[in-house]
Amino acid sequence: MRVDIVSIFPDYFAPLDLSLIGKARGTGLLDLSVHDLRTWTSDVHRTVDDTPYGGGPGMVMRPEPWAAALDAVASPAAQLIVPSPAGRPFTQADAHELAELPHLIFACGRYEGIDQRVLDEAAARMPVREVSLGDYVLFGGEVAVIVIMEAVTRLLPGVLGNADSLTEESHAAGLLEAPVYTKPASWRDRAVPEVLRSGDHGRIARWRRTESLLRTAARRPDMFAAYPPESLDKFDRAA
Ligand SMILES: Nc1ncccc1[N+](=O)[O-]
Repeated sequence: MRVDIVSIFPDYFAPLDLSLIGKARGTGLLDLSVHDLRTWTSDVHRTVDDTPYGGGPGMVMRPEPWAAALDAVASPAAQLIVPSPAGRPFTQADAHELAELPHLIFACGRYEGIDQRVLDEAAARMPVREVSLGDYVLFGGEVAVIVIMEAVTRLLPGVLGNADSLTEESHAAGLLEAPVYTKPASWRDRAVPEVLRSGDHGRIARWRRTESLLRTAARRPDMFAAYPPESLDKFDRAA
């Protein structure tokens, strides 16, 4: 997978040199390039923003540098991802979709955002997705891109040593993950649930599913409501 990130703060992406993403870059699973938007400015002050038409606070990112940057990094297979508080909620399903794509371009907006014409013009030649990570406002898109890059890269074949962990995790099956335990069996007078030490894999699987359902019902009624009803007939605490 090829990824191009365009930002006025390219140094924000140093974390993408670390850990499993850094390893994916080293092994060629991920071809990641980070670009400074100011590369595509032409004035001596390397200006990327200006005052908003219609007035209002803050500054808006000018179209010309963005258009030149997108022209420079685009490819016929590219899709443009723009993190924004005004975007559609980003979900695990989106992460799976993006992980299948050959080329992602991330545009990191700052200030009050990017001139809308940049997204409209880009949409005439490639798919454009404005995505939101949550109902809060960050300084810009950079941190959101790091989050999305983690969510997507870990799904790439060969990045996670144990691909099995992708099936059990929260949101994989539309439920939250069951609680996890490790040694010691008793710690500060708190014992690990006996079923998990029973060796009875059927009971363990049922216990985990029940805990997932209970946890989802308690913490994410929205997810629980969307969970296929036919799956609930197995809802049984007879673990
Ligand atoms: N919430 C956000 N705030 C600023 C930029 C991007 C954002 N997001 O969620 O992708």
